[in-house]
Amino acid sequence: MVIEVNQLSFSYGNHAVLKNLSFSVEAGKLISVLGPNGVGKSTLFRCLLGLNKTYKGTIQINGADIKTLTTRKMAETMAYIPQSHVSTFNYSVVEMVVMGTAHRVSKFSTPSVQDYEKAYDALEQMSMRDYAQRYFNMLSGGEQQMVLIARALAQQAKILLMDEPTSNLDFGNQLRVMEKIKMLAERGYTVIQSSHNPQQAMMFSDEVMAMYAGEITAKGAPNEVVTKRLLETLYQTHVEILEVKGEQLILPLWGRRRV
Ligand SMILES: Nc1ncnc2c1ncn2[C@@H]1O[C@H](COP(=O)(O)OP(=O)(O)OP(=O)(O)O)[C@@H](O)[C@H]1O
Repeated sequence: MVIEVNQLSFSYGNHAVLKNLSFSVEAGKLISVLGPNGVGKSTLFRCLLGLNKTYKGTIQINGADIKTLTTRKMAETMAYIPQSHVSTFNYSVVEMVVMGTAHRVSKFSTPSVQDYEKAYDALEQMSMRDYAQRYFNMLSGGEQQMVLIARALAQQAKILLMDEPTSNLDFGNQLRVMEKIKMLAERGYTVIQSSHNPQQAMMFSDEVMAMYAGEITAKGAPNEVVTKRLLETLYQTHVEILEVKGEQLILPLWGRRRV
């Protein structure tokens, strides 16, 4: 197992958010974490990244307790991809991506030729090589998301934590970005993404982990976890799940369609 979480609890003051979570993640899998707003997905990610330090329980990455790992070792192991990023300076795409290698660059040196090679290679993997000299701030949301993933790849960590990677994207870009993310898992990256899109989670993930009321209510194969009952509990809305062309499709019911 790449990640082993045991009895993880975390509170903000006396607000208990994560309650005794235990789960493990295998290498090369794409896991989607589903759960309503405010359930604690980002809080869990912050614990995994070692940013929320006052948790109870243990988090092990590749067999090592993360509390024993240096910041540099953490950066070599795990990369975080935010939902979106506003760059204060007008960086080019390749400059943005080379920043992913920063933990390897000493304080007083500039990125090396090898760092740029890693950045170009990461852009290539995301089919964004041709955008290298463009300004990051002038790209569309979908293009920016591809660049942010490339930056994480340049970091050369094998575990990728993604915070709702498709939330700001149009329908087509959502699918294109998810296809790329799935490809990364097939190439051996371990990807954990939070998602508010159960349909997408069902279609692309190897596993789905559902959080509700601070706990893990289900974890496993998408078709087994994403049930009518689970969706109605998580999102307090009525749905039907239909089978079309061998795929499970979630049909939300509202108004007159709710019987
Ligand atoms: N820094 C903080 N201080 C106090 N409470 C916080 C802090 N950050 C988050 N919370 C609270 O912790 C709970 C979990 O928040 P979190 O952001 O982890 O949820 P989430 O599942 O990621 O939500 P969303 O799906 O809306 O992004 C919420 O009730 C939130 O208000």
